[in-house]
Parts: sequence; structure tokens; C-alpha cells
Amino acid sequence: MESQIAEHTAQLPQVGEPRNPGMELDLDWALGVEANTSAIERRCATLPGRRSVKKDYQAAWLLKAITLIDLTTLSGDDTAGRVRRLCAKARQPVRADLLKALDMGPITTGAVCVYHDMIETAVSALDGSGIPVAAVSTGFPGGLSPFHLRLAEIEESVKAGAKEIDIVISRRHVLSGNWQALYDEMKAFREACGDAHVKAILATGELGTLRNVARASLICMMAGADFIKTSTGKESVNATLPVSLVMIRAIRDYHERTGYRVGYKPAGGISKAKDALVYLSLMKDELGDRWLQPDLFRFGASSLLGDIERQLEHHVTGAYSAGYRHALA
Ligand SMILES: O=C[C@H](O)COP(=O)(O)O
Repeated sequence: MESQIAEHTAQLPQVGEPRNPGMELDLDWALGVEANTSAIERRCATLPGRRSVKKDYQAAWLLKAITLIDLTTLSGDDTAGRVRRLCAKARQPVRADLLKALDMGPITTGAVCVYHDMIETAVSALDGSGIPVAAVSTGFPGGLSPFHLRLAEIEESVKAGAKEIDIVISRRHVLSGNWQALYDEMKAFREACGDAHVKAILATGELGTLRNVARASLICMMAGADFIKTSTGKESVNATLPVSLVMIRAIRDYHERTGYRVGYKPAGGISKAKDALVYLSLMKDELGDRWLQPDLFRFGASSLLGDIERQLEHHVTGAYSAGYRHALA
């Protein structure tokens, strides 16, 4: 048991993984990509049944999943108190007695993700923990505020202490085929981030087709995205497996062609432990173990942690706790 947990939760040494610097816009490449929707859907339909992990392996994978969560609160009624509670949860996401029973030392979530106004609260609540604060930005979730204000918002968030910036792209650039505008926008966002890492939220539920998702993924990577992320969590359709397969394969193509590894963040609507396991096995199948580390994979999720805790408690005690006992996250 101990070795299974250790094997799946170990952090690989990150020997100076270079940041994706981006490249010139290569429209021939981006416009040449196709997405065979029925083949993609067929492949995804087989995933949940085919790759189930059980017992100790399942506990190990669930602990791993926790270390990959961007623990998120993005509500209009967020308060400093709620953000501080969320940060306490990020520092200690699993009860000490459960960790002990699983032979595990302390773990944390991958990051805490908040709106700009909550950055300073989160940074101070996470002080000394090494957990980065991610801020959604650029007029999240619509991305329709004036361009100079979107750049200024990024700069303010970096100044306030955010180490990761989750930007939203202009969906209209994709829907109108204005790929140059998408590239220029993403490049400007990346520059405004400076040393902070930038996640490009594609809002895939609003891009119309899987082919658009593939093209937008490539163009954002060409413009220097460190991560590509599915959704804001506010679209009517958020993270899905077909969209994930398309984005993950774009990441693979980009790595094969440029040598740079770009991260992946499915976000929105991922609230069940069993769904997290399917995403992890998809990453492992398509990209390999290197992409199961927090510098290359995150779940954007506000309630996934609660379900994972329930499953871990069941694993240890044989009983499920009531959902209300895990109300936060
Ligand atoms: O980026 C994270 C998402 O906004 C979280 O969405 P969720 O509340 O559906 O988990």
C-alpha cells in the first residue's frame, strides 16, 4: 500500500522545465488541423469503463488528484473569510487521521484560484506554504472589457502577488476566424504576465466545433501559453472528455514539433472523484506520466475535493461521510 501511494503521489524532479516561449504564428499548421468528431466521441465513450483503478491504487490516484487541484472560489459573494477558509483547506486538504491511515505525509492542493480582489487575502493566508495563488483575469468570464484594461488587470494581479494568471480569450476571434487577432491578443497577455505563468481559457463550450478548439489550442500555444484550459466554469457546457482529447492531442503535437511542454487544465463541472480518475488516465494514456505533475496538469474545481475526501474516508473506514461534512471544496 505504502509503495503504491508513494509511486503515484511522488513529485518527479522538475529539472528546469523550460517555459514555452511561443513561436511565430504558423497558420498553415493551425488551419491544417482537423477533428474527427465521431471518432473522438467513440474513443471518449470507452474511457470511463475501461480504465477503472481499484482499492489502494484508487486511493493513491485520488491523493495524486488532490495535489493537482486549483482549489477555486469564483463567486460574486466571495468574502475574505471564505477565501481564508479555502486557503486553510488548500494547506491541509485531507484530515490528518486519514493521511496517517494511508501512510501519507502532508500534501497540499496545486494552487488556490480566486478573483483579483481576493489575491492579497489568499497570498497572506498561504504565506509559507509554497502554494501559488492563481487569479482569473482579462474581464473573466466574458473577456469583453476594453483591451487596455484587460492588460492592466493582469499587471495589477501580478503586482498583488498572483503567480499564475488565468486569462480568457476573445471567443469572437475564433468564431470569426480572426486567428491573427487571437495570436496577437494571447501574445500581449503573455507579455503582461511577465514571470507569472499564463493559462489560456478557451471557453470551449462557446467555440462551436472541435476543430475550432484544436485551432485555438495551437494558436494560444504558439503565442506562448504555459497552460491551455477548457472553461471558465460559467459557460453552459464546461470541461468534457471530447474537448479534452482534442486539447491534449494539440499539446502532444506542439511538444513533438517544438520540444516544449504545455500544461492542461480541464475546468468547470468536474465534481466527482470518479471523473477525476478518468481525466488522469486520459492524460497518462495520451501524454504519459510527465503530464501528471502540478506544473503540467491541474483540475479547475470548486467542489471536487469534497467528493475525493468522501471516497478516501470510505477507503479507510468502510463508511461514507455525509456530503455536508465536506461543505467547503
Ligand atoms: O476554473 C475553475 C472553475 O471555475 C470551477 O468550476 P466548478 O465550480 O464547476 O468546479
